[in-house]
This record gives sequence, structure tokens and C-alpha cells, in this order.
Amino acid sequence: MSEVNSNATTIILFGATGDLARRKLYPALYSLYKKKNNFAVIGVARRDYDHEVFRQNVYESLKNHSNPENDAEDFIKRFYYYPLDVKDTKAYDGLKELADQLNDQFDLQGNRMFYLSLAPEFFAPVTLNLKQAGLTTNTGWKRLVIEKPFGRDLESAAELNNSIHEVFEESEIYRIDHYLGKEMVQNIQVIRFANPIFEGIWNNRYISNIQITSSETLGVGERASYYDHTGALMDMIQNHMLQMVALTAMEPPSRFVTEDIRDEKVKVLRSIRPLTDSTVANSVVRGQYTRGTMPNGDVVKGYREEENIKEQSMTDTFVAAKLHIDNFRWAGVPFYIRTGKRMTAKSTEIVVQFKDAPKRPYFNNFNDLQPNLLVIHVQPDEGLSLKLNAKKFSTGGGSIPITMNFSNSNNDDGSSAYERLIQDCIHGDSTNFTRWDEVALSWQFVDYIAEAWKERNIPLDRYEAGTMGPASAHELLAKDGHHWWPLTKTTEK
Ligand SMILES: NC(=O)C1=CN([C@@H]2O[C@H](COP(=O)(O)OP(=O)(O)OC[C@H]3O[C@@H](n4cnc5c(N)ncnc54)[C@H](OP(=O)(O)O)[C@@H]3O)[C@@H](O)[C@H]2O)C=CC1
Ligand SMILES: O=C1O[C@H](COP(=O)(O)O)[C@@H](O)[C@H](O)[C@H]1O
Repeated sequence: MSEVNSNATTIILFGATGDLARRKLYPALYSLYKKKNNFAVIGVARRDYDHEVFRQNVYESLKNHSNPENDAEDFIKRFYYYPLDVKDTKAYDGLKELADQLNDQFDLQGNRMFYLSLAPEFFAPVTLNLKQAGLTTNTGWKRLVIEKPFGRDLESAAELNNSIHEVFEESEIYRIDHYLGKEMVQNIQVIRFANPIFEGIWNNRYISNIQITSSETLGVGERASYYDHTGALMDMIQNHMLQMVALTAMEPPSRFVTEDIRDEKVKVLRSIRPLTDSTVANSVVRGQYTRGTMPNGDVVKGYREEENIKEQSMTDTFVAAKLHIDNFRWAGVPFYIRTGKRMTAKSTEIVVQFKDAPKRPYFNNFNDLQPNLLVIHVQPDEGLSLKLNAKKFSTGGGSIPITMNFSNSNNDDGSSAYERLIQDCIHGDSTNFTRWDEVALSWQFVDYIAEAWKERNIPLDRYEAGTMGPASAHELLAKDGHHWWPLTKTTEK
């Protein structure tokens, strides 16, 4: 959606031996290679690999997370390895030499993508070191792809932002939120704005409430050192969940171009009613899983028993919250959001619950009317369903719920979100990346909650692994006369 660009590029990938690179980025790059993108990759990390060992690792990653064909041999020949400790400023000179050499060898037109798949404390120093070594004065375009989390709160995010702005313009910064690369998240705007039957009723006259769930069955896994000082609020709510809220609630942009779309998301984030100390207690639930049995029968440890987790850890592995968007369209419509680890199922769904039809006098005999629900199935099994009421197919009275379903039947493991986003970055399209003001407003909202949790001694509600969170998360809706709709498409993974 931005300027026309040359698509060739050198991708300098920091964190090339890490979990994200292995599980998501190499399969994504393989798909992009198959689509005839011209790139070479320099993998950077401390490990003492050479090019050949690195290539074998990339190949292994394809075997585990993709489907390598004969062309995979050619693909891995585009991978080079440069061992470097990111704090070692002098070592960047050699990185520049290698980048210059590959640029000529593969005709990459002076373009550079710097992908920081690193622990967040390295984001700012790496960026400054790149500049100091002259890596950012390349002859083509330069773009910085930066993983999450972008800061730990508004203040640290602003500091990070200032640092990277010393080297990159805002238009060159691609802050990744991989949910924005998901097919059905990208579909929200199309479903809403290309279908007048929905857009016409997408407001507080017809919608009762909106529920957004992103549940996981996995526990903290091997990411304890990151997760135990992050928690679900910063790991999921600050970014993925608020982005889904923004896309569901935003006004149609005046043009479908990057900045107009982002402007509309910003307006939503700005309209979220700020929480105060007392409203945090009533509108936000924080939970932590205890030992329990997963639906497949596995008995799993409680969070505090997990490896490398502090015994008395107060980290939230579950958050549910009620938000109000104080604008004309949404006044009076609660948005309920929840996310957590070790829940009953892996699923991400957006449920739009419409207001009830007037029961009397028209539907006096229909005791079983259900609210209309539009469900956007983000994952698994991407699709859309619409729940309606119909007359019972019999001579008697009464109604039955019927569901109209669309399913994309895609069993993608998540790497195609990264594929879309990396492709967008190569094309210079930052629509599906977060702009600084979106990030800042999201932190502002989350900071209130984190602060209240710290200062006000708000309880941490325990929930058994394998359940849908603590009882308080259900009470959050029950006190408004609502309940969480059961997830319709789920997987155990
Ligand atoms: N894993 C995931 O599912 C997700 C991860 N992310 C984000 O992606 C980023 C990477 O995460 P992940 O891959 O899980 O992390 P890992 O811990 O698995 O990998 C970290 C990488 O950084 C390298 N590294 C660490 N210290 C240095 C150093 N001083 N100098 C050079 N390289 C270093 C490591 O290599 P070596 O040890 O060889 O130096 C490794 O390649 C993080 O920002 C994370 O928040 C975001 C969403 C999901
Ligand atoms: O960003 C993150 O997302 C994953 C969940 O992503 P999904 O695509 O599998 O839904 C989460 O497990 C992780 O903790 C978080 O950092």
C-alpha cells in the first residue's frame, strides 16, 4: 500500500538460533522463497556455528515445521551465519562486510531488512550498533522488524522508541504483532466493511456485547525466564487482544491505506474508558493456573511448580477484562476479553452477540430463542459462523438454533502469519504492523491495570489447569446478565 519497491533484500536475522526463528521464521522464509522472492539471510547469534552447520539447522527446522522439497537444498544455500555477541560493538564491522558481499553476490539492490528476534533488552543497543557500524547507510531501502514485547510499560516503550528513531524513521519501523498476520484477523475489516448487512447493524443499537477469547492449552514451557516477569497482561492483552478489539470496533477508514487504517485503530484505543484503581478491581480478573488435568487426560503441574518459576510467583497466566469504548457507536456495549495458558482448549474467537428479538407479543410461544451470534474463528479452522433462529422443522411450534458456517479448512501452524508479515515488509507495506501511537495507547491502558495490581493488593485467582479460568472470570459477565459463549472451534494443541 506504500511506495513501489524493489523486492530483493538481505535479511539480517538476529536471534537466528532461537525458538521463534526455528519454529516460525524459517518455514515462512521457505514459502517466500517458493514465491520467487530474492533474498539472502545472515543469521546472527552467539553460538559457534559456521555457514554449513547453520544451514543444516535451518533444514532441520523445515523438516520439523514445514515440508521441504527438492528446492530446499537451493533455499538453504542462501543462508549465511555470522557469530556475534550483540553487545560487542566492534564485531559489527565483519557483519557489514558480509552483508556487502552478499548484496553483490545475489544482486540484492542495496536493500536491507534487520529482523530483531531477540530478547527485548537488546532491541535498542543492536539498533544503535547497526548505525555505528555503517550497516544502515546502505544504498537501497532499510527496514527494522522488531519483535514483541515493545517495552515493559509506557515509559520503557517510549525510551526504546526514541532509541530506534535515532536510526530509523517511523515508516521504516515494522513492529510485529503476529496476530495481525493471521488470515481471519486481516479478514475482520472485509467482513465488516464489505458486507452492508453487518456494517449496518454493527453498533450499540443491535449489538449486546462482544467477547474475544484467546485460550491456550500450553503452559509456560521453556519460556519461564521471559514469562515470569511478563505475564498474560503484557504478553497477550497489551498487543494481540487490544489489536483485535481495535479492528472489531474501528470506524471504516476513509481510504483503505496504511495510515488511515491505523488512524482508526488509534481512535478506538484512545476511546477505551480508562480504568481507575476501583474499576480495575471490578473489571479485570487475574488468574494463575494450578495443577490440573487437561482434556486429553494429562496431569500437568501448577504454574508455581514449573521449572524456573518462583515459588510464590504472582505472575498472571490468565486475564479477563471488561472494556468500554466511549464513543457514539459503542456506548453501553461491553467488550469482554480473556486469554490464558493451560485452558481447556487452544482457540481464538471473536463472538458478536446481537440483542434479543422482542419476546412479547411476537414470540410468546418461542421459549427457546437464542441470541444471534456472529463468530469469527481466528484459529483453529479459520472461518466464520452465524447463529440464527429458525422454526422447528415439524408441525409443532417453537424454534431451533441453526448455524451458517464458512470454514477455510486451513491447518496452518502459524508460520503463514509470519510469511504474510515478512512479505509485507519486503513490499514496504506496514499496514499490519503497529504504529507507535497504537503501542503507546495500549501500554497506557495496561499500565493502569499493572499499577493497580501492584498497589492495591488485588487478588490473584487460581484456576485448575484444563479449565476456562477462575470462577471470577465467569462472574465478571454474570453480573451483567451475560455469560461466555462456549468456544466452538478448538484444538487440544
Ligand atoms: N518463541 C515464540 O513463540 C515467540 C517469540 N517472540 C519474541 O521473539 C523474540 C525471540 O524469542 P525466542 O526465539 O523465543 O527466544 P530464544 O531465547 O529462543 O532465542 C533468543 C536468540 O537470541 C540469541 N541471543 C541471545 N543473547 C544474545 C547475545 N548476547 N548476542 C547475540 N545473540 C543472542 C540466541 O542465540 P545464542 O544463544 O546462540 O546467542 C537466540 O538465537 C523475543 O522478542 C520474543 O519475545 C514473540 C512471539 C512468540
Ligand atoms: O505472542 C505470543 O503468542 C503466543 C500465542 O500465539 P498463537 O499464534 O499460538 O495464538 C503465546 O503462546 C505467547 O506466549 C505469546 O508471547
